[in-house]
Amino acid sequence: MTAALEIRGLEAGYRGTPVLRGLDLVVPDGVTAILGPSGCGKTTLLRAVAGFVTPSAGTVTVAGSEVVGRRTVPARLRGLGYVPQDGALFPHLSVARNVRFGLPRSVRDADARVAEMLELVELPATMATRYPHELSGGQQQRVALARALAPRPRVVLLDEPFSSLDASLREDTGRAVVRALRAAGAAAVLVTHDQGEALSLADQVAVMLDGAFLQVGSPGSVYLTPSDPRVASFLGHASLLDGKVADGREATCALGVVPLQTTTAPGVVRLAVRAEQLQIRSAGADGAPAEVVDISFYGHDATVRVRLDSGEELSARTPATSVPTAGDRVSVRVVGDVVAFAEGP
Ligand SMILES: Nc1ncnc2c1ncn2[C@@H]1O[C@H](COP(=O)(O)OP(=O)(O)OP(=O)(O)O)[C@@H](O)[C@H]1O
Repeated sequence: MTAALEIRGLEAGYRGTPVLRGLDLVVPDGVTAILGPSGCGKTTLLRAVAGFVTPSAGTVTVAGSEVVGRRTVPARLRGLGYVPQDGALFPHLSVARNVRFGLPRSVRDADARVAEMLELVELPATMATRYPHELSGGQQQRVALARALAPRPRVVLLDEPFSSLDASLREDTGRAVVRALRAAGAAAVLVTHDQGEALSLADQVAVMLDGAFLQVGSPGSVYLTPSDPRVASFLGHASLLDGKVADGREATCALGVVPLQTTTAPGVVRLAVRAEQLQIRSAGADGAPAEVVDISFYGHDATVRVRLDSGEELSARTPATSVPTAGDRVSVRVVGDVVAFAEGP
């Protein structure tokens, strides 16, 4: 089947400074999240695909038609929808006229299309006559999506569309946006630096660092089987520890002997231990002795940073009801298998 969007060997930069370093990505139907830290090149990628940045090499194909490569198709003819960070609605136009704005003149029943799009993004029809300043942030983002979907694009590009919304609104709006995309049959590329957003909303996650993809896969696979220590520490807030493998299924490290997720060649390794895999227990209990460095309390749980007697620091997630105090002596134990990365020779 033809992919909704295919990117091959894409390179782009600004005034001779490279940003995108030969990216390959196949976007099937559904939502693909581009997840990476600030400045890694996510927006540049979206802008290069959309046609607002000119790539220096590579190809971009939308639903089987090349839009970057032997020839460059103008942005408006690429069959893409674009939802910028702040929605960028026209403040002097009503909701209906904002949505209608993206429609070609050839569309006969524009009013019906506007009504259909508002329904799709789960906004009441009565909002059609309102102006952007009369809407909440979440409603504005839905209007921006309705505007992007109105011409029935094959792919919608969303650049951190929920970043200005508060936490509860972000989750609701994110789900509503994904429902609308699925109902419209549009594939989506969602740029975000929020791993929770990427993992919960996307079908495929592409982890980006320094203008390159480190791993592309399902949310479960990038989280549970990271291909690289940097993916593990960025995605799972995993702590990295030095270790040594003797028999292939176990490693020895400052936490003692830990079981490995996959058989690993004997030698020196980096071990990635996710925060939820570490149990903090009273001093003297089974586990490695450590001291609590600091605590971040989130209400539903807390992240406790501890320093092992080896000097290595780890982050553990603990239930909100059993949070230790900074300076406490504790015991740290690993639950479940640990991912090992072979160290270079
Ligand atoms: N117009 C520009 N001119 C020159 N350099 C730019 C321009 N836009 C972005 N850059 C640089 O390109 C790099 C990638 O920026 P980009 O905005 O693509 O990153 P990002 O991953 O989207 O970051 P964020 O999550 O903070 O939005 C950064 O080093 C940035 O400073």
